[in-house]
Amino acid sequence: MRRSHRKERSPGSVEDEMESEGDLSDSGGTQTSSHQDLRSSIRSSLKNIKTPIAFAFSAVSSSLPNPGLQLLDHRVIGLPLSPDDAQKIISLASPSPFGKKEETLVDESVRRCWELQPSQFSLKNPEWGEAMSIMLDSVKTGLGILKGTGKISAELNKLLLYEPGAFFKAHTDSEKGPGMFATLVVCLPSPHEGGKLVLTHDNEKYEFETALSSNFSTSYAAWYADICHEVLPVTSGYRLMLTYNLIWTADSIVPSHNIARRHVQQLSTLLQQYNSQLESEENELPPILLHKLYHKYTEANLQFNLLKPRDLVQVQILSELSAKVGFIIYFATLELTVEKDEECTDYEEKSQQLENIVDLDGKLVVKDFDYPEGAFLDPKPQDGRKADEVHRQGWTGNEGCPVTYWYRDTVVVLVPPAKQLEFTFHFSSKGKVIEPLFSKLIKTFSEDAAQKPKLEKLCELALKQKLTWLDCPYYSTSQSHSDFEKFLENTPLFFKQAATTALNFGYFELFDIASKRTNDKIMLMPDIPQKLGCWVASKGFTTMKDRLMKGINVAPSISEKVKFLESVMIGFEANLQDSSSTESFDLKQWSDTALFSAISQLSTLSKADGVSLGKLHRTTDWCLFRSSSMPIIERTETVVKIAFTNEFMSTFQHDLNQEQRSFIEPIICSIWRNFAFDSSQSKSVSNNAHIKDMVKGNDLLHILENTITVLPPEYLETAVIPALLNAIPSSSKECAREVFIEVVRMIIKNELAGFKLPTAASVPPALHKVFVQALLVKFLIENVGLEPKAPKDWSLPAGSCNCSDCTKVNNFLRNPVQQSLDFPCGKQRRLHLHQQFTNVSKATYDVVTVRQRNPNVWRITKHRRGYETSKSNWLKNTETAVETFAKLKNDESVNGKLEMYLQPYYSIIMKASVKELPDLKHLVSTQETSKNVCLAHNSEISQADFKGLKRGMDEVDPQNHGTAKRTREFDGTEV
Ligand SMILES: O=C(O)CCC(=O)C(=O)O
Ligand SMILES: [Fe+2]
Repeated sequence: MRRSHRKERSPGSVEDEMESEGDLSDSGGTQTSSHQDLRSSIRSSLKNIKTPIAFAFSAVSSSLPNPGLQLLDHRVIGLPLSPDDAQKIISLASPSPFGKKEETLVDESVRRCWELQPSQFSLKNPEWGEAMSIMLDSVKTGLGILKGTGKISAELNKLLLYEPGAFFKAHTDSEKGPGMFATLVVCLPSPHEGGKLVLTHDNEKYEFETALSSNFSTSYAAWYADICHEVLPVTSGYRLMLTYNLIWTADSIVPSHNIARRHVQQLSTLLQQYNSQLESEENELPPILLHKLYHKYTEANLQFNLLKPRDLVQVQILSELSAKVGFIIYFATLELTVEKDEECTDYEEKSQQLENIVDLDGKLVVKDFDYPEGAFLDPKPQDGRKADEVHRQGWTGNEGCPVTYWYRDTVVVLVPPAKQLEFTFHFSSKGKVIEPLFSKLIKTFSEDAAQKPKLEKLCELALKQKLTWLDCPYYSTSQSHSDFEKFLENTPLFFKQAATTALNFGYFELFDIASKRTNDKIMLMPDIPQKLGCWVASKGFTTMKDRLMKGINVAPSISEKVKFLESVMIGFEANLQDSSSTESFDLKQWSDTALFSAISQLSTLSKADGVSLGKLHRTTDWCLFRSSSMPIIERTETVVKIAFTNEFMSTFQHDLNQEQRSFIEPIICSIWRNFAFDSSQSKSVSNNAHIKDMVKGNDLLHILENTITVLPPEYLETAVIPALLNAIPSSSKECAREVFIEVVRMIIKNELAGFKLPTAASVPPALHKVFVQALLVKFLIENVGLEPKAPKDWSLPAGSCNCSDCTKVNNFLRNPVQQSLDFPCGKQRRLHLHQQFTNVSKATYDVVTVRQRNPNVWRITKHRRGYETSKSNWLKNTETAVETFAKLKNDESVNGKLEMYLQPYYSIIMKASVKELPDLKHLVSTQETSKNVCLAHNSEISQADFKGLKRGMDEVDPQNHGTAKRTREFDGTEV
C-alpha cells in the first residue's frame, strides 16, 4: 500500500454545528487576520449554504381546497370558474391600476386586468387557512429562508381576473406596508391559455406557466420584492388570481434575495481571496481545500446526480461558484489511517490519502493522491468519531498490540486556479499526472492569450516529469521502426501533448528538452515536422536547422526520412509569404544534401531502403544523387542493390541515357559478383525481417530483365546463371521454401529473362537444367531431409550411479528388448532412483510411482516419442513436397517441361526421395562453366575488377564498342 506517513497540523478548533445558521457577522468580506481564519471562514461560509438560492419559487397542487370564493352580494363563485361567474366578477370589478412612484395609474397599455379589493369578496372555506400555511411553508423553503430564522405571514391583497387580451407589463411590486418582503400569487382553477408570469433577475429567467394546470388544479408562485416580472397576454379563457403580500414577522433582518445570495457572494469573495493569497505571497495556505459532505457515498454513487439533497445544494452552489472564480471541483474519498498501540498510548501514526478522485459526473480522475498538509477544512474525522474499520493485529511478541483505524469521508476537492498546474502533477510527485485535467488545461490556456505564461509552465512541468519509461537506462537509442512504435505506445499522452504544444507556441527550449529526452523520437510525431517547417518560414532556416537535422537522422528508414522532409516542406511552403524567395530554394537544396548524409550514417539498409533510395533520383539533383548514392549502395547487400536497381530502372523503361547507364552498370555487375538470395544482416535480426529481405521471385525477374537491358546477353550465361547456381547451397531453408519453387515455376513457364526458350520444343541448355535441379534439390534437403533413423533396439545409455538399485535399472536400460521395469521399493530408495533417473536431459523413458501396492512400485518405461514425432513430420513434409511438385507440373504451360528440366533426376525429385538425390555441391560445381567470370568475394565495386570484367565481355561481343568508353566515364566519378 502506498501511504505517505505524515503528521498533520489541525486546521484549528472550529466548533462545527455551533455556529448560528444565519449569522453573517464573523465572516464577511473583511480581511482575515491569518490563514487559519481564512480557512475557517471558508468553512463556515460553506456551512451556511443549505438551501437553494432562488429568487422565485412556484408549485402546483391538486390537493389544495377550493377557497370558497363569495362576492359581496353573497353569490358563491364555483371553481373551475364558469364564463357566467367570470362575468359576475367583472360586473363588480374595476380596472387594475398600477403604481408609478407616488401615483396610482390606470393605463391599458401597461396593465389590462380586472380586480376586486379584499372588501369586495370573502374566502369562506375554513380549510383555506390550513392550505395557506402549507403554501407558506413550501414558499419559505423555496426562497431559501433558513428554518428557525423567523416567521412569515400572508396578507390578502387582491382578486385579479384576466380575460382574453389581459396582461401586465414588466414591473416590480411596490412595497405595501412594513415587513413586506415578497409577493405570493395563487392561481385558482379556471381554464385559460397564455398569461405566463415571467420573472427575471441578473440575466436569469424564471417562468410560472399558470395555464398548464389551470383546468382543475391550484398553482402558486412567490418572489422576492425586488424581482422584475410581467404577465404575458391571456389568449383564451379566464385567469383568476388571488394575490398576497408576504410579511416578515420576526425581529431579524427582513429576508431578501440579496441576503440569501450573500452567503454565496461571501464564499466567492473568500475563495478569491484564498486564491490570490496563494498566487501573491509566501504563505502556508494549503494548495487545495477539502470539504466534507454530510453523507458518505460509495464509489458507485459518487456523482452529482446521486447526491442527497443537502449535499446537492452545496455542491450545486460550489460548482456554479467554481465556474465563476475558476476553481475546479472534484469528489473524493478521504481515507485517514491511524495506527496506535494499545499498550503504549503515546504512539500514534497517521497517514491520509484521497482515494478515487472523480469529476462531478463520477468519472475517475485519479486513483489515489497524497493530499497536502492542512487541506482539510473540517475537524479531523477521528475526533470523537467511531472508525469505519478497525484491525487488531493481536500480540506480536515484544512489538506490543498494534491497532489500525480507518476513517473514511466523502469530500469535495476544491482546486484553486493558482495551484491547478501543480495539482495536475500531484504537486510534482514524480511521474504522476492527472491526464484529463492536463488536457483540459492545455486546451483552456492555449485558447486564451492571457494564459500564455501558465501554458508555458504547464509544458515545462510536463516535459520535466520523471518518466519510468524514458528515464530507464535501457531506453532504446536504436532507431528501428518498431522502436518508434514502442515510443509512441509507452510515452504518456501528456508528454507528447506538451511537446507538441511547446513547439506550436514556439517554446523552443522546452521542445528541445522533449527532443533530448526522447532521443529525438519526438520529431517523428504527427504534426511536428510540418510545424518545424512553419517555423523555418517564420524564424528563418538557421534557427531551425539543428532540429531538422535531428529529425532526419532519427527517422529509422529512408522512406521515413523522406516523409519527414516532405512534411517540413509542406509546413514551410504554407507559411512562406513569398514563395519565390531564395529561402525556399535553399531549404530544398539543404534537405537533399542532409538526407544523403543521414542515409550514409545508417548502419544497414533494408530492401525497402533500397527501393526508397532508388526513387530519390526523381526528386533530387542528378549530380548529387549520383555522387551520394553510389558510396551508400556499394556497401549494401545484394538484396538491397537489387531493390535499388529495379526501382531506379523502373523509371526509364529500358531507355537510359549514357550517364544513367554508366551509373547503374557497375552496380549490376557487383550484384552478380556477390550474389546471394538471403541478406546476412536481416537473417540475424528476426525471422520476419529475414523473409522480407530476401531476393524474391519478382526481384529476380526484374533484375534479370534489367541486366539484359544494360549488359550484353552473354553476360547471363557467363556471369549471372553461374552466380545464381553458386548461391544455392548456402541459401537458407526459408529461402528455399519462399523463393525457389517460385523461381522454378517462372522458368518452366518461360517467364524468367535469361531462361526463356525460343520455342515450345526447345531443349533447355544444360546450365539451366542444373539450375532448376539444384533449386529443387536444395528445397528437398532443407524442407524434407533424410528419413529419421529408427533406434536399432530398445537399449539406452545407462546412468552413472553404481549402487545396487541403480545397477538393476542400468541393466534394464542397456537391455535391447525389455521396455518396462517395475521396482517395488520404499520411499528412501525411490527418492534416490528419482534423483538419478528423472530430469535427465534427452531421456527417452518415463518414470512414475505406482501406489496400489505396498511397498509402492517405482516404474520406468522406455519410449520412442522423439523418433515418432520426427518420423511423422518427415512423412508430412515428404507428402507436402510431392504435392508442391505435382502442382508445379500442372502449372507449366507446356506439359512435360518440368520433366525435361529435371532429367535424369525427375522421378527421384518428384517423389521427394532425398536419399537418392545427387549431391548438391557436386551438382553445382560440375556445371560451373564460366571460368572467365570473376566471383570474387570482395564486395567493393573496384575499378580494376570492373575493367577486367568489361574486357572479358568485350572479347565476347566485339561489336559493343560503347562499353569501354562508358567504363572510362564511370572511372571519372567519385566512386
Ligand atoms: O397575475 C399575476 O400573476 C401577477 C400579478 C402581479 O404581478 C401583481 O399583482 O403585481
Ligand atoms: Fe406584480
